[in-house]
Amino acid sequence: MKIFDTINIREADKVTILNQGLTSFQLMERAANEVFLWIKKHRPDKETTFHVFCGQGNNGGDGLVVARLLHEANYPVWVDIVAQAGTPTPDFEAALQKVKEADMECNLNANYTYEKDKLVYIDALFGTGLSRDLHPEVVKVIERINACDGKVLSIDVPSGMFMDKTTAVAVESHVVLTFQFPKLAFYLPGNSRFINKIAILDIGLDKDYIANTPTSYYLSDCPSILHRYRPVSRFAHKGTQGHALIIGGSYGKMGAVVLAAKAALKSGCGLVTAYIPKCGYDIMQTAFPEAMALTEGQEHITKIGFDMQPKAIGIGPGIGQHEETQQALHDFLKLNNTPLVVDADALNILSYNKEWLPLLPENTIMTPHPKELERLMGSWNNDFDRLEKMKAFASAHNLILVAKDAHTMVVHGGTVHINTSGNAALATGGTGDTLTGIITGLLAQGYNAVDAAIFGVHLHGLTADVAVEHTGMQAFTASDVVTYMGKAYLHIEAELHKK
Ligand SMILES: NC(=O)C1=CN([C@@H]2O[C@H](COP(=O)(O)OP(=O)(O)OC[C@H]3O[C@@H](n4cnc5c(N)ncnc54)[C@H](OP(=O)(O)O)[C@@H]3O)[C@@H](O)[C@H]2O)[C@@H](O)CC1
Ligand SMILES: [K+]
Repeated sequence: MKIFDTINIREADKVTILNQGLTSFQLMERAANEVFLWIKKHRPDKETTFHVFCGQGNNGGDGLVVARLLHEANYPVWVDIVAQAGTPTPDFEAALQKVKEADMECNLNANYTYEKDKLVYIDALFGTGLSRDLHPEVVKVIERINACDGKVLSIDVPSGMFMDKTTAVAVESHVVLTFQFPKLAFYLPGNSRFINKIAILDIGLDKDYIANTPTSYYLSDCPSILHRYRPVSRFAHKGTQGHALIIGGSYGKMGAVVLAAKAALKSGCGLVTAYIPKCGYDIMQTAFPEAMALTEGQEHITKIGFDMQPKAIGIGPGIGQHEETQQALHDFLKLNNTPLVVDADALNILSYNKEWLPLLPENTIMTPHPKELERLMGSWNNDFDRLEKMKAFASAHNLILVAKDAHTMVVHGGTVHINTSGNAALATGGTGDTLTGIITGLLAQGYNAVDAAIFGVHLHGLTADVAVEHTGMQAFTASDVVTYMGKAYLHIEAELHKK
């Protein structure tokens, strides 16, 4: 799914108004009606009290239309228009006129009573038009909303959130009901406290404009990753499903390579070989009898050489940073042309030896967590700067960066794919190793590198989504990624058959 910036969203509005013969106020009413329908579906009882906070731009106009529709549907509604939140736009004025005609009063400044759990704040102060810091009076209103004990629904964006720069104060929203497109700012780590759930409402913007307008940002949700999925052929056998090689492990860190190897096999590849130091031989053969094991070095890897031809290689889990291992990595990179995934200490070794980066085959996939990312490409000033730096780094080295975070981002060339699957249960040791295994396993099956990264990240997150119902958040471990891979695939199959 495409993510558009504010300029493209405005353009989509204009094209829609022109092509569908609408007025801009009709489009506002259409958008607000979608919000109303969402609310009616989720709050069908008429005992909920809605307190709507409106600015005076078009976001405030949306708020007024929603307030009127709720009032007409016999919900108790209170409306506050905040004078310091924008200058009245014509569509805001039109919405206000209709509110008055419906005999609704605004800014009553009165106390209302409501039952526990029956208060919903609707946040319509600012939308995508916020362009400068908030007036202190608006900050006060936002603080009041954030301190309330009701649920908060934000129309289009949590008010106060900038679309293109760092946000200091904004509404902490329970659900953002956003129009047509997900917004980039929603998925940035620094904005996580303002966002809980996001519902994307289709307001019928021009389909051709959306399809034909390029963007650098995409959301990888379940429907949009399906075209990257390659179901297993009826004629598959272990020879056709690909052979993955996982290189890693050192004394005390064998679990990482066991997890990666298991995840690679569970991702669907036919064969997995683990290349490990001798101290890990018994561990690997016992913990994971399905894998073949090649050993070298006693407690860490000192040389990397093999006379097999894997379809893909994952290197790094548990490998450590011993000097001999560093040299082994360098010598291996000089000779290797096989599609590659680089993770963990192999990434750290590369960070200390950036002159080795040109040795990586084109479209090598790197899977850094935030600290590893910083070591690789240097620090960043804010989330937007981080995005630019990631795009520049991936382009400069012809790499695919999988920047792990709550919303993992897959960056290649100037394009960023933001993942939506997964949850906080994944914040536990070893899950990164399983991601390396999954992506390597997909590469071995013949997925191209971009698909392997995007689909692999999604599948990895999905294991946690399907598992937590059974494991709970706290008890989920990296082994559960492996255990629930089958359920995650079944979920994807079910989505595929829905189409
Ligand atoms: N296709 C869609 O998605 C549709 C979108 N729609 C809705 O339109 C919303 C965008 O509306 P919008 O452009 O009027 O901007 P909004 O966010 O209401 O801000 C209001 C104005 O305030 C001003 N201003 C800026 N910063 C300020 C500040 N700190 N303190 C004070 N004032 C400040 C600034 O005007 P300025 O003063 O700069 O001229 C700004 O324009 C969008 O989020 C969605 O809800 C639907 O109606 C239809 C379909
Ligand atoms: K808003």
